[in-house]
Amino acid sequence: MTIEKFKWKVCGMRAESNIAEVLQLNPDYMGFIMYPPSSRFIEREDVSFLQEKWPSDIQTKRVGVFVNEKEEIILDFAKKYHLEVIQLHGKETPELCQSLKEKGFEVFKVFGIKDEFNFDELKPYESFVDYFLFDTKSPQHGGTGETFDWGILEQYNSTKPFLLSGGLSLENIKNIRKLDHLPCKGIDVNSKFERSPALKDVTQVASLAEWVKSINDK
Ligand SMILES: O=C(O)c1ccccc1N[C@@H]1O[C@H](COP(=O)(O)O)[C@@H](O)[C@H]1O
Repeated sequence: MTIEKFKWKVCGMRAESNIAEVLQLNPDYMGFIMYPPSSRFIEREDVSFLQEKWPSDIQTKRVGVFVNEKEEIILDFAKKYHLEVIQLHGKETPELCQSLKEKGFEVFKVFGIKDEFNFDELKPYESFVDYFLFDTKSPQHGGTGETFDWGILEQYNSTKPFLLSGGLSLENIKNIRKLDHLPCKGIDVNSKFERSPALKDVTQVASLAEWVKSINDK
């Protein structure tokens, strides 16, 4: 029997040297914001690392984060930047998830949670996503550093694994054990691990890598 590893994703990367340093820590996923209004939007001049210099011996998968983007644009970015995973952070349809899945991408569909959430909304997506990802609902769609009340996840009524995000920090992830009875299979970190938008604090990310290792070694 294979025991599934608890996964971790570092999102909102941009600078080449910072990407290289974080990659040394072997996150399962690294995310790049492909949503122009975000302060972490990946600029064209920053992406050569993603294109030609991505180390061939690294397991980390490249995730493109999109918000209400047209499929043709997603496919264009995916091709250009060698994305393996598409994270859909807006009001995307199950049909778009299906189409991307059929093209061979891993798909993360994000749902924002504020005070309440109707988990029945997830049903039409279940067959076409690899993970649901729960984030804090916001007009910016993500990257706010704000947490939501994880107690709402007690109403989760699916067996599909999910990832948790929204203001995760070295402090609050300690409480994640409270979700052990749910199929929470990993975390996605972003602004609480930053020195400035898109620039990750490598010392903090290294502490996170240690924490994930401790979970997986148990
Ligand atoms: O990071 C952004 O700027 C961003 C913009 C638009 C959609 C998603 C974005 N990031 C994602 O937001 C969550 C949570 O981030 P945080 O920890 O609260 O800062 C994370 O999944 C990022 O992938």
